[in-house]
Amino acid sequence: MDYRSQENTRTERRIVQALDGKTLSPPPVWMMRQAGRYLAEYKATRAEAGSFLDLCYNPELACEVTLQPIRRYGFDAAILFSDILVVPDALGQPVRFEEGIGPILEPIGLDAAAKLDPSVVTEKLAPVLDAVGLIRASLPSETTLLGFCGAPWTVATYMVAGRGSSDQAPTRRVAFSDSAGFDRLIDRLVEASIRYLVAQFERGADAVQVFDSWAGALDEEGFERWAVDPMRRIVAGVRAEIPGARIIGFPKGVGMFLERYVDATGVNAVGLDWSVPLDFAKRLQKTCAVQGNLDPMRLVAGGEALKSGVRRVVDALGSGPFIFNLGHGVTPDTPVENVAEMVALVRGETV
Ligand SMILES: Cc1c2[nH]c(c1CCC(=O)O)Cc1[nH]c(c(CCC(=O)O)c1C)Cc1[nH]c(c(CCC(=O)O)c1C)Cc1[nH]c(c(C)c1CCC(=O)O)C2
Repeated sequence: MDYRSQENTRTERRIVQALDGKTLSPPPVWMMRQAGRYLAEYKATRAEAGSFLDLCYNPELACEVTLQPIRRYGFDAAILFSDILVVPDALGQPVRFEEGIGPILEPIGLDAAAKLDPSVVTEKLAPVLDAVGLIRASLPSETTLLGFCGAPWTVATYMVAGRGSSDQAPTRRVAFSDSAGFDRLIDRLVEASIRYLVAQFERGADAVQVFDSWAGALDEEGFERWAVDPMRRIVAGVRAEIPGARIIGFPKGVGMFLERYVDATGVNAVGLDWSVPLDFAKRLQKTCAVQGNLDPMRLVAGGEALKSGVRRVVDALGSGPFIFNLGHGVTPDTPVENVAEMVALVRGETV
């Protein structure tokens, strides 16, 4: 296939069109964490792989679990199966995932963080990049392939605290006690993210999403310094290598700061959590596409809560550039039939 015909196939992908600012009816749809424990076939492959990281670093099995939700539901996008914490793992801060707890790392100090070498990530993450190539080769041509990484602030919260936290107090304390030292950690993660995302584009990703799941823990100044500015540098750095690279930002829980985020970073689309009022979301559509924002618990509950929730989001946002998604990841207790119903409702099909 020559470059031009490949370009034509790509631009037909519906999520790519939405990222380019087009209004589509019905809107394209995918779900964060769409490959995961709510699917029996995921649990089977996961058991075969061994640990969660063994699955992430096995290109064939990572490809298999990426495709599982596409086979079942025909989502408009597949998202690479991996985790945001493979980056610290690659940088030399080993990560393990403990059942019922989540990720565990040996907390890193800011002196050690300043010595991290971001140039090792693409080599260390070769199996993940191999998975990107395998997935692209196996996907239907109309399906968009999304790569991703964690935003520097969110990845730093796990590196500094050594595990998840609900308010990020340990990392906020460190960031405000030694802001210059914390900047150096963020700088290393900006560089690692640029290299890693560029490599994902080179292996066939159509677009990438940057997850800033804990951005809502920052105050206005902190948000500007450790969320907005790093993201602006990532967008510019990736586009310097991949001109026109399409990028989705997902700063969760930041409310009114979303406006500043989209203006300053130049993202093609912004992900919205379910707390974002839809009238406010419509205003953002003047600057970029929006993605979201059904409460995942409406999907768990099903019935009228699901129907009215989908209708409300599609009615409000469907008249501008829009990608239907949840406001955060799908949870393991989600009934599979509710996901089928959600997709049908978004597509205006009767169930
Ligand atoms: C903060 C964060 C992490 N990982 C991620 C984020 C940002 C998005 C968000 O806020 O949810 C991102 C992520 N994690 C995973 C993906 C795969 C792609 C997808 O389907 O969206 C993506 C995009 C797989 C995963 N990542 C994880 C699982 C579950 C592990 C398992 O199968 O045992 C999956 C499918 C583990 C994980 N990984 C992480 C935590 C806190 C946990 C434990 C919590 C949990 O178990 O759900 C870190």
